[in-house]
Amino acid sequence: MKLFSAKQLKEADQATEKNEGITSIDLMERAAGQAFEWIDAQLKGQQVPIYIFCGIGNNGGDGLALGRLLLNKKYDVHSFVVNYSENRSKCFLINYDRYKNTSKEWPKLLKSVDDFPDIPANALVVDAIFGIGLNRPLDQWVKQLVIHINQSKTFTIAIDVPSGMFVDSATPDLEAVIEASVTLTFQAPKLPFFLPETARFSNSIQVLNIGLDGNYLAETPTKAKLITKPDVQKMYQPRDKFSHKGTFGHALIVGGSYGKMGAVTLAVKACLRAGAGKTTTYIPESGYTILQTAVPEAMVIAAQESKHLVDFSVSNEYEAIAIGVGLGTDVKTMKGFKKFLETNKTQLVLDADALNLLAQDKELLKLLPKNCVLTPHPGELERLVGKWKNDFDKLKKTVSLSKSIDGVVVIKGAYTITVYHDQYYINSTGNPGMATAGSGDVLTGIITGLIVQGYDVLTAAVFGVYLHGSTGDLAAQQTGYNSLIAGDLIDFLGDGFIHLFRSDNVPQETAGNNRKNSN
Ligand SMILES: NC(=O)C1=CN([C@@H]2O[C@H](COP(=O)(O)OP(=O)(O)OC[C@H]3O[C@@H](n4cnc5c(N)ncnc54)[C@H](O)[C@@H]3O)[C@@H](O)[C@H]2O)[C@@H](O)CC1
Ligand SMILES: Nc1ncnc2c1ncn2[C@@H]1O[C@H](COP(=O)(O)OP(=O)(O)O)[C@@H](O)[C@H]1O
Ligand SMILES: [K+]
Repeated sequence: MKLFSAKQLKEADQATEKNEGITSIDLMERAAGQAFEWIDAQLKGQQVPIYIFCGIGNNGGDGLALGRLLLNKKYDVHSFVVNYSENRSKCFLINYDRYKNTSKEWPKLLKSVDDFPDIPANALVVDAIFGIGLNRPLDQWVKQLVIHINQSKTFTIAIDVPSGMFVDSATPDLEAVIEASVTLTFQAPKLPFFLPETARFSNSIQVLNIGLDGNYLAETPTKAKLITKPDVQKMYQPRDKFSHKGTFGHALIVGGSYGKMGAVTLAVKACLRAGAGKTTTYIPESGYTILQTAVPEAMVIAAQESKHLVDFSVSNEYEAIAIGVGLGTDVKTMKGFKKFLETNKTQLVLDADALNLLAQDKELLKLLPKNCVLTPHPGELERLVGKWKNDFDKLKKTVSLSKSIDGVVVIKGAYTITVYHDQYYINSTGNPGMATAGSGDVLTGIITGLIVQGYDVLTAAVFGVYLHGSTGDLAAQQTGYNSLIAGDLIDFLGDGFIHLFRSDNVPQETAGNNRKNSN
């Protein structure tokens, strides 16, 4: 699903108006109508005081139109105009008049802190102060209103975007953003709904389809995409009846050190379960018995060194090499790693200590072959690209890294983002149960297993991240979040594949994670 910028959404509005021969007021009525239907379906006529805070732009216009529709259905509506400017939009003014013609109780004008209403504890608050047009920090008193609404702790529905959140750049003041219980967003979710600093404000997201111009939406490329089931179904490569193990490639997992052989065990099992034809591990000698016992399906090459890998001379018979899990950062390991990169021509997936070694000597990045995959968690990413000012700056720095190595960078975490050059692929699956040691090793194995089967590296990363998360969601149904361990992700990976083509949704443990769309 494409995540459009504010500018693109405005262009989509215009294309819709032009091609359907309608005006922006008609489109606003459509948007408000969708929001009304959603709210009405939840309330089913239940009488709670509904407090609607409207700005003076088109988001405020939506709020007034919604208020009118709720009044017509005999709801108990109290509307407020947050009068931060006299520069009211045309559609706001039309809806202001329509509202006044509907109700004897006109919207109350708010101009300062003194005007703020007390919000009853049982109220439903609708936030229609700012939408995608917000482009500068809020006035002090408007910020105080946002804080007042947040402190009321009432159930709050944000229209399009929680007010105070910027859509295409970093939100400058994280104290001046509405903490929505639900965000009714028009046509497509917005990028900051998925970024660590701002995701908590939009909370549960409902995408309302307001029928923006189909051609514009289909033909306009976006920087960011939310990866959902229909996207990955297209990526899956079915197996030929006469295929054999040679068809699905040979992966090498390089890593492990004394006390950390488990990381290689997890990665190689995941690689096999992802469908690699053959797997070999290259580990320090002390891991030989461990690996042969724990994963009989894998071949093992034991290095001479007992505790740490020092010599990385491996043959070139593999379709991909994953390197780094459990590797350690011993000085001798660093020397061997550098020598390996100087001669290696095989496709690489670099994780964990391989990333830490790259961060210790950034010159090594120049030795990486084109199209490698780096899978840092935020700590590893920071060591590679330096501190970032905010989430948008982090993405910018990651884009630079991806371009400089001409490869893929997977920023792991909730809503893992796979970055390839200027493109962001945001994952929609996964849960906090996956915040457990070893789950990253499993991801490395999955991505490597997909690459050796013939998936291109970007597809392997995006598809692998989705599968890893959806498998985690399936596993959590049995284990709950607390008890999920990395090995469960391997055990459930088969279900992850099977569920790709099932229509049933995987329920999540908490509503906060339950992001749906109605497209
Ligand atoms: N045809 C359309 O244009 C549609 C617009 N829709 C609604 O329109 C919204 C966008 O409306 P607008 O572009 O009018 O913008 P907003 O209503 O989000 O913001 C109002 C205006 O305030 C000004 N502004 C920005 N930051 C400010 C600040 N900190 N203090 C004071 N003023 C500030 C801007 O000039 C902006 O145009 C969408 O989010 C959506 O809710 C929907 O009704 C769908 C159709
Ligand atoms: N809250 C969360 N929601 C979704 N996925 C998560 C969450 N926490 C962790 N994960 C996933 O679990 C994996 C953790 O990787 P990593 O931190 O490298 O663990 P390890 O090094 O122990 O293997 C990543 O793929 C990450 O996206
Ligand atoms: K809003």
